[in-house]
Amino acid sequence: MFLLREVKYKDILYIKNLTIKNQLITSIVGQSGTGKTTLLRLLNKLISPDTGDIFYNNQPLRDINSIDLRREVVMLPQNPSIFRGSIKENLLIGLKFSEKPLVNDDKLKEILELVNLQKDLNQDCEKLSGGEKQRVALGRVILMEPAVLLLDEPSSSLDEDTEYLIIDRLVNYTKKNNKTLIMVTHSKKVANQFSDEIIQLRKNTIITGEEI
Ligand SMILES: Nc1ncnc2c1ncn2[C@@H]1O[C@H](COP(=O)(O)OP(=O)(O)OP(=O)(O)O)[C@@H](O)[C@H]1O
Repeated sequence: MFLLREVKYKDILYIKNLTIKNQLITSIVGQSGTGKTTLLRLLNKLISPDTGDIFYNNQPLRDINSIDLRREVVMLPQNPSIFRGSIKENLLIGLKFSEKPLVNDDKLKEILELVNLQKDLNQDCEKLSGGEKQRVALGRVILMEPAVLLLDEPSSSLDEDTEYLIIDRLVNYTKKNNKTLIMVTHSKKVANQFSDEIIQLRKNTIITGEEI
């Protein structure tokens, strides 16, 4: 799916050789500042490497139109934007921006259930807690049904029980729908329990393996 060869980005990341496989759950772990977010941004073509190549399904990213790529590969940033308006509007906005067909309320309620948010679709987002907003934003990207989900600390504002519940549902959703999930997590426990592959970043080096 993704192949990185001799990728260098400033003095932040140097990746000699890395493969991220299709339809698996891959976690990216490492201390603060080791370049986890930078790696996601490279995969989403929000930034480009100074040297080296990144391939997506055997095609160099530099030859893929950014908009086309982001229809298939959707990134949820660490602090996603929540817009003024209802939960429903905030869920639908990703589909609107990417010019995909909108969905009915039943589908939206299904998504709220998936992210474990027991709220009315018409509720105003401004009054939601940080963790609730994070789940609305997660619902928004799942609704877009991308082939690849890039999630930057999707459960950082959640308590441990909710974190496990959400990640478990996300993993099931990913497997059931033959998607690929690549997520940054601060939790080695989450990474070990839920991932098929773990990418451990360290300053200036990269190690891949299944156990940390
Ligand atoms: N565009 C940029 N220009 C220069 N330095 C940058 C840029 N983007 C990030 N950095 C720096 O690169 C390093 C890696 O940042 P990054 O956000 O990728 O780390 P991270 O592993 O995701 O950290 P955290 O766990 O704290 O979120 C940091 O030292 C950051 O300050």
